[in-house]
Amino acid sequence: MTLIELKQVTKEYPLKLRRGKTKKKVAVHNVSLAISKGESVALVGESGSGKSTIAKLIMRTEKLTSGLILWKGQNIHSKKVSDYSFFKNIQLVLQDSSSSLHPNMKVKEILAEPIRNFFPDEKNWQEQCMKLLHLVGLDASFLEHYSNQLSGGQKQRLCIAKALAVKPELIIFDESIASLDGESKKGIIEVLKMVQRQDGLTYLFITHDLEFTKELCDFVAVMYQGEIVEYLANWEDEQLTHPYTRILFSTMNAFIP
Ligand SMILES: Nc1ncnc2c1ncn2[C@@H]1O[C@H](COP(=O)(O)OP(=O)(O)OP(=O)(O)O)[C@@H](O)[C@H]1O
Repeated sequence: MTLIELKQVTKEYPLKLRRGKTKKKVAVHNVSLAISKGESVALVGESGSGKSTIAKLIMRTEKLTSGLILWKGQNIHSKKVSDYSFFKNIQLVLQDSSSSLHPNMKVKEILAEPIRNFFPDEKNWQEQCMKLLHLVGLDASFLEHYSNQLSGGQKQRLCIAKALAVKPELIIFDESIASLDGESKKGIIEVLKMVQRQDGLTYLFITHDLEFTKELCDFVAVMYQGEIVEYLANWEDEQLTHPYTRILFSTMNAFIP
């Protein structure tokens, strides 16, 4: 079943020039992409190629210039899709986790918030918080910590736990795994794989890190100058057709076993 589908999506930003003139910056051009339930898709590409803009368009923080984004066939930019059902279905984990965590909230309050919002009948929310923390490799003692007492990597894991707390169908990770250190990254990859097997979750990873992409993703979409120039369903480098993809994959040694 197709969960989310981008159909000929284009995003232009107006750029102000001198003397009141404006110019259009095309951040994303004519992008089509379909992700089915249970898949893991990576969106890779050089800086400025339009990856985060795709995430913003899916998360409705930016408006489309043209095209359509469908969630199970329904236009997600339509006013008919409430914020509640939208965020119940799709969660975003950003690279800069500290900006999305309230510094004066305790970890248990941060995790309880989505549980209370989306599962108001849940009586054992404290137990749920502990389970989520455990899942992302943090022990129960962290429940009483304030978020500003956590390290960058711990905050990142807390943000992943917060997204998992909602039990969404799709999680978008915008450079949020690549920034973890080696051991944390391995641990989180295992957790995400396990949750995906259990709950049939779907992931979209926006990343520069092809090594972990290889570990976790079924498909790789390569962006270059606002367009998807390559869509790979396996890791055979003979299949690479676009010159940029060949450079990207060779410099990152993605095919070294
Ligand atoms: N609000 C904006 N106004 C004007 N241009 C923008 C705006 N946001 C993004 N852009 C431009 O759109 C293009 C795509 O940006 P985007 O952030 O999507 O790239 P990216 O692939 O995610 O890059 P990175 O990997 O560095 O995060 C860039 O050229 C960027 O400068």
